[in-house]
Amino acid sequence: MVNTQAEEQYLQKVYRALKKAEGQLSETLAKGQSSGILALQEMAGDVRLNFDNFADNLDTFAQLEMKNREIDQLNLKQKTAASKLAQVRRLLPQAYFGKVVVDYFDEEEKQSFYIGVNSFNDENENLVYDWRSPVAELFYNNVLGPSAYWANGKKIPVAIDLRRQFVISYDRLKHYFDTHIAIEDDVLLAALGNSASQQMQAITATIQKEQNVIIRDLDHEIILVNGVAGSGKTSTIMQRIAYLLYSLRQEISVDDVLILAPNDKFIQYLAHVLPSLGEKNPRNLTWRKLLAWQLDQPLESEIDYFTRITKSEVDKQTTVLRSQKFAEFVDNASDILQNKNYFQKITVKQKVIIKAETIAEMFATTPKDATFGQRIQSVAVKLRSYWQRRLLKQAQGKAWQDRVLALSETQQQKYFGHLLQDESPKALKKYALRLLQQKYHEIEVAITNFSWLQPAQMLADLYLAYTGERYQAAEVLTVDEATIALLIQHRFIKTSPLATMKYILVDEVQDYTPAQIFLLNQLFTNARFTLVGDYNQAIFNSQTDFTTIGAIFKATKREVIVYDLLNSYRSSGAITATFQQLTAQVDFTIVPVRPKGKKVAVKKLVKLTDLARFLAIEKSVTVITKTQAEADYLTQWWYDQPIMFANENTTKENVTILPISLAKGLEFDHVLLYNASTENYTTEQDRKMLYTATSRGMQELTITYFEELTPLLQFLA
Ligand SMILES: Nc1ncnc2c1ncn2[C@@H]1O[C@H](COP(=O)(O)OP(=O)(O)OP(=O)(O)O)[C@@H](O)[C@H]1O
Repeated sequence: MVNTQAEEQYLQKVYRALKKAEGQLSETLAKGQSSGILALQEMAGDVRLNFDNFADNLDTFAQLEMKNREIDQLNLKQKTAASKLAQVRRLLPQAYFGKVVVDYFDEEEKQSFYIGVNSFNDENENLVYDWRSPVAELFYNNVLGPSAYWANGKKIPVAIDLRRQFVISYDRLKHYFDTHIAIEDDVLLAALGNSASQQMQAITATIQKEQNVIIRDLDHEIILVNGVAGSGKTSTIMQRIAYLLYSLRQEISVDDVLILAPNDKFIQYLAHVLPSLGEKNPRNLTWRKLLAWQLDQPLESEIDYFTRITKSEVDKQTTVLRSQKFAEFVDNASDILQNKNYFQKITVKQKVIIKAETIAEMFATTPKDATFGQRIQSVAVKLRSYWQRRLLKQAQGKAWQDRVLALSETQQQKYFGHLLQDESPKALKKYALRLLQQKYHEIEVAITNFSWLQPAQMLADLYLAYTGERYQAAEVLTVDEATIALLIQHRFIKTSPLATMKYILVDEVQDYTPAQIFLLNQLFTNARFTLVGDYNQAIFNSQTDFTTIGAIFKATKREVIVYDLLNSYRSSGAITATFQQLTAQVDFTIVPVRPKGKKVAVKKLVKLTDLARFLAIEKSVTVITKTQAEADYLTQWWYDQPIMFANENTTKENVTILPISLAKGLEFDHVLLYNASTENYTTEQDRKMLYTATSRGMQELTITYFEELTPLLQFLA
């Protein structure tokens, strides 16, 4: 009781302080806005714009400058107030979720730290500590007794006397409990009990110990997380980004971080997490988009790529392009490329401006003992100065100088930004040069972009050298071709500007090919990686196992740490037990965190109308199919069906139909697996598909089949 009263009082104190701060900050903002408008009005009215003479000019500029500075300061004040107000508003619904009482082994009283999604100070007291602050680590470590944490590079030994969790709604303390009293984590279970939403939610209040280690790991360059379905891999990387942006705020900004996500739908799914934690979203790309952006070329569409990677067979050429061996071969192909001619002419409007032979001659004059990449860079320099010389020569000639003199006033403004002021031969030469530079701007761009090279030909030659077979280029560059094309570009033509990125976070890493992992390692030499995935979910024909992923990084002397996550948070115990049985490893146990829940239902369908009857009584269900074609067929069928819904609020929109490839990474309350029949699921790859599909379900899982249930799910029969 004493505890409860003290906690109630503390909450009231913090809540009052938050409300007060909200009021004050809102007022500051409103005032700031009106004084901002006032300052602008003054600037327009009071500052007399007098440009009559030199002295007046100076005076007017000085006044404008002063006003500008005032406005800048006001803006800064406004920005700070707005960001503080956002922090306060984030805390109002739940001021904090945790508390640790820490003994510093000194004479002083033990200290209590309340942990929330932000920090909050009232005058000189820290009422709430940010979940990312050093001391908050003690809360997540979830131990009582002797412990330690790191702050400012120093290890601080402490003892933890108490670890408390709270359920708070605004000024109401609904519930709290201490870890050493409750074995079960009520707060976690309550959080997990929530229904699936369209967007991923932050897990700040209930981050678990094994996840916290990954979130806060600043020591390792390459972090590889092998986590079972629903173990919080995606949640962990989102929390980790928020943690990095906070802890390393002096060293990195959001522009130094890149997330590589599996598909566009998934990017939408993540979009809300970081803003809800008060952080901006970093650049978020799919692998395909990264390639298209870096190569500045159109690539096969996302749908085409997914269609290709879900096929059961992979052609020989693609297999080579995806292999680590071929990527290594390309990386070391300097000598092969040296002996060939990859130059092409530079043209403008189909007129040849620089001949391929001219470029080849320049290449021939570069040092033979330099690498291919160095020689190409040297050609680029030569080309630029050759082009400058050519323009200069033309500018000296009468023809271009006459053109300058013939320009109308509007054209003079357009090309030079002012009218011709001097018509001396020297000035005319300068004007002519500027005119030429603008007229032939495309040439400069072509030189800078290395458009005088033929990387596609390099790819074809390297393939031939590696396999002894001719290369068959696809009509539109495929993702697999583009991966090698970017490797060639980065290695021999131009270093990617991405090389400056500091943190790369890759989700669903098991779906990357060895060549893609190889390129990731080459592209981001200065970056630290967090790669998360689950080999049991490697359902595509593009995939790499974790040992190979680790080895690719280790081969370049990068230190790799592997974390395993075995606790599964998403699905009910019954669903978790189902996908546990679908893992390839026998000695491997997935730990369900949620209670058992509803039994997994298995239903035989004779006709599709049986399915219609079942869907008509369900409030909301996500139907997962094996292929896109099956999903398309079923969607068409569903919308053509006359259905009598059991509940008048239910509509056809309550049923979502998705192929496994797109359901990946997402979660749904009730999953219905369509057509788990023997004819549909037999192979090892199919087993992974079943694992992936079933693990999307949170509360309910219904498995349907025609004729005979696949042997892979016989354990449910
Ligand atoms: N510590 C946690 N507290 C509360 N919820 C959690 C926690 N960890 C994970 N979850 C929840 O579990 C679900 C699965 O998390 P997440 O999608 O991050 O897992 P995953 O390992 O990426 O899954 P998968 O590989 O199966 O797609 C989400 O609903 C997430 O909010």
